[in-house]
Amino acid sequence: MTVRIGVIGTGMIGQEHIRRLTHVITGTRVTAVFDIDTARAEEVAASVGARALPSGGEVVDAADVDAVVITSWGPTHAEHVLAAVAAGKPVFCEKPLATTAEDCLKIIEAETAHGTRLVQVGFMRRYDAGYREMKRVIESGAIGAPLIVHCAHRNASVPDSYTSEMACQDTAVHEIDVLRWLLDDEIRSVQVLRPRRTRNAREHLQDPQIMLFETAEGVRIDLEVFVNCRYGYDIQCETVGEEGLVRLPDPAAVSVRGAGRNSTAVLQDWQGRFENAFDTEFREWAASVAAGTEPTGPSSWDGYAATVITDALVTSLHSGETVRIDALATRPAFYGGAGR
Ligand SMILES: NC(=O)c1ccc[n+]([C@@H]2O[C@H](COP(=O)([O-])OP(=O)(O)OC[C@H]3O[C@@H](n4cnc5c(N)ncnc54)[C@H](O)[C@@H]3O)[C@@H](O)[C@H]2O)c1
Ligand SMILES: O[C@H]1[C@H](O)[C@@H](O)[C@H](O)[C@@H](O)[C@H]1O
Repeated sequence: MTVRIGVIGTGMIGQEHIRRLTHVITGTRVTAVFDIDTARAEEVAASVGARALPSGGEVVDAADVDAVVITSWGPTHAEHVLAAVAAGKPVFCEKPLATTAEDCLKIIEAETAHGTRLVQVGFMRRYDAGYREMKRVIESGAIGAPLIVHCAHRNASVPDSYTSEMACQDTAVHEIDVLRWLLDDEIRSVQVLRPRRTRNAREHLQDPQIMLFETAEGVRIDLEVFVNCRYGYDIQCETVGEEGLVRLPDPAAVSVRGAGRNSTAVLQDWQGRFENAFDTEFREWAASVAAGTEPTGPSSWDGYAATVITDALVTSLHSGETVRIDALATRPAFYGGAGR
């Protein structure tokens, strides 16, 4: 069966996913798109033989759309996700699920009332081979109980429009999701520290930032977010356990000897670093849609948890204080165990 997909939002990552669904994943086809930028939507639609429709609602309701992908701006996600849930269609929504915890809760309520899971959120790190192996090692018991996790999330540079809050909402959000999943544990408190600022950041931007987390099981996590590190795109994660540690591998790269040096290149952007993860994410999601089964990836609850935790980080960024998180204490049975 070919899964026919409608895409809402044909900007940068929307076009990436449309390319992926057209040329990389087998058994999927994009049949309809919508973007408030009509010219862009028409151009993208024409390139894959799809129709550009006049609204998101018409994409959701189209007879030749089996499932919906949402890649518009974050504040517009909730409206489109709620429309897809109301139509009973599976929906893949890029992060964030919604920009307010209140809107995330509305989605949870609508999905729960529907009775089966329809929503998957685009936290692609859960599909990265390195993180998957790390989770397997932790679950095997080979390093004993996890005690401490050290992480770094570095971008070479960011646009001038990037704000200090985005370090929490746009950047650290990936670690928040992947750590909840890796540890099968919930974050209970956060604190943001402000180290000396790099001279390479714009005046308005606190860069780097150090974020500290404590989980319900007492695991302590430190995360360095440094988005003007200059040298490349660098994702590090090391989990220290009672009997050993497990570290995320660097992406495979050849070593080059020449001019008196032995060197390996550092990737420059997230597209290259997580390309395989995005492919696997869509392959598994499309397979669940084709089989008519619930998606197994990040759920609406995970989207809600990420928003609650990034809100707490932003509060701490401004106050410097530790912020407790109590809203995640009672996870609905509908969404299974923590980090699943
Ligand atoms: N998983 C990841 O690592 C990752 C990476 C990049 C972006 N994202 C997420 O993907 C989303 C899109 O990001 P982007 O970089 O492609 O942005 P973008 O600005 O390039 O594209 C967004 C598109 O949405 C369109 N749009 C805005 N409002 C709309 C509406 N109401 N209905 C339909 N279309 C609308 C805009 O015209 C634009 O074409 C964001 O939520 C972002 O956080 C996720
Ligand atoms: O939107 C991007 C993207 O999510 C990247 O994975 C992250 O490294 C960047 O910091 C963020 O701005």
